[in-house]
Amino acid sequence: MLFMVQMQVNIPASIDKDTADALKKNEKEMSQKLQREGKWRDLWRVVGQYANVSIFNVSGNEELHQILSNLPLFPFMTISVTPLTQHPSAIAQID
Ligand SMILES: O=C(O)C[C@H]1C=CC(=O)O1
Repeated sequence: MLFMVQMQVNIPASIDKDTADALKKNEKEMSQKLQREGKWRDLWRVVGQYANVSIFNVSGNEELHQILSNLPLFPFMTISVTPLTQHPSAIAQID
């Protein structure tokens, strides 16, 4: 199943820089592992915001929740999830 996931990152100023840098490094590693596995299919920066729009290709709600809730930045993100299905006029093959 495909999901559009929007993540807004809000790391509080009270988190020290080294901790924030470690969280971002771990988040990057995990997101790149999931991208290589094909589960995190697209990752786009929202221009002008510490936010992204992503497309996940996972088995369903439970797997997506498991992935998102284990992200290192999860405690500091506001996340919205939109399930997707293929548009009847789309010519691209869904994967
Ligand atoms: O920077 C972000 O948008 C948050 C998060 C998503 C992937 C990643 O490496 O960090």
